[in-house]
Amino acid sequence: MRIGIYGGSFNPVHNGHIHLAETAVAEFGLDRLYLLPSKKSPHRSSAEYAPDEDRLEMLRLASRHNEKLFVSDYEIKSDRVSYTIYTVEHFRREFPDAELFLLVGSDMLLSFDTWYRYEQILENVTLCVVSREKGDLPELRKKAGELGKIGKILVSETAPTVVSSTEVRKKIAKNKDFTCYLDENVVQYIRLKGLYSVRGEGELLYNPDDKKKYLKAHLSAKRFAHSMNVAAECRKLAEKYGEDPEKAYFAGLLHDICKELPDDEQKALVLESGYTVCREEMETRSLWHGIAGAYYIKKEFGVEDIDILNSIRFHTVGRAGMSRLEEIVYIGDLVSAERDYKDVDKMRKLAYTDLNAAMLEAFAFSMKSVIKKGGVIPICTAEGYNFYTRLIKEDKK
Ligand SMILES: Nc1ncnc2c1ncn2[C@@H]1O[C@H](COP(=O)(O)OP(=O)(O)O)[C@@H](O)[C@H]1O
Repeated sequence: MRIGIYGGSFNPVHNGHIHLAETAVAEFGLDRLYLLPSKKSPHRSSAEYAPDEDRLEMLRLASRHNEKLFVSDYEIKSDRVSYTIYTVEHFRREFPDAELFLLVGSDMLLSFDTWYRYEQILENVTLCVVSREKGDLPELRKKAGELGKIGKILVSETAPTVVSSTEVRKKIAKNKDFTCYLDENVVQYIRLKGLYSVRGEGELLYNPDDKKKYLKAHLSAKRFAHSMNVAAECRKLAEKYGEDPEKAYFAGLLHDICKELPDDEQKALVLESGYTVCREEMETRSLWHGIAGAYYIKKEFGVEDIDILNSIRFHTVGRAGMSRLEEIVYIGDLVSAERDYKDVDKMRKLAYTDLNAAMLEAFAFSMKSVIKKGGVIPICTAEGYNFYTRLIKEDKK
């Protein structure tokens, strides 16, 4: 049996990926080809990196026409770093008698000898390469010649399908047509789930105008002004840090939507939400509104974007590995225009110069004020503090 292995971020899967897969199946006579999306790092925002389950689902949709293509969640479910050699070893165990083929695009062949334990990979597989760019074949043949001394390399002569996931995401971000690069069901899936901050035909996915009316009618003047300021601050931070500004505006606007609800109503929403809530959050009534707010906008306004929901859910307590949008709402809430606590100017400056340092400072500030009041620290807050402490230490190395 001839088994192919094809890994990538598939963020999202596009026609170039499927072209490579189908070319390899046909040209190299594969019986099965496994497509394996790699794990999302917790620090990447979902505007730039779709969640693991969504990338898996898009791959299933895009490969459904070809019965030789299979989608594997092996790398996503594994608790180890996704090194290709581990995946190859896994397939070797699964199919001890099969001949294994590892598929890569041209860019990957050219950097292949920098991969972790690449020689061992070549002992176990035949490396199959398909061109990505017009005119890259001579370079590929040369590299294949060099690596051919260690292992077996096959280079397809098929013309490339020139497209990259980065280009697709850029088109989506600029609200330009991206549908020609993807399977039609993948396009539909992206729209349905609001992935990569996709918008409707020239429309904002989440329109803030009717939400402003709602907030004005339901919040005190002071809270409404704060919400508007946080929204504006989040938009600015998003522009600075490459997040979708309108999405950040929307999340910032709604972060305190439940803050002025009576305690019993907030608590009822928290209990109904199904979110995992720690004991410390349950014990502290000022922490209920974030959880209640996320659930409320999902239930009442149909907001499905998990990143928006999480940025509201965690805007007071924070957590480890926050997405960029979560960080923006967390910090935006602390440095909005009307804030006037002692070190606010220092915090504002930090927010726009070093987001990780601002996050650490904010966690420390929040924990100190809880301790001063004799409160308890939610576990996710302590984890958040530790996370940014380690992140900054590692950055300095
Ligand atoms: N248009 C394409 N044609 C051929 N191979 C491709 C193409 N796009 C990506 N690949 C290959 O697919 C694998 C996974 O790439 P991935 O990182 O998911 O995509 P992208 O480079 O588009 O972001 C890599 O080996 C890459 O070289």
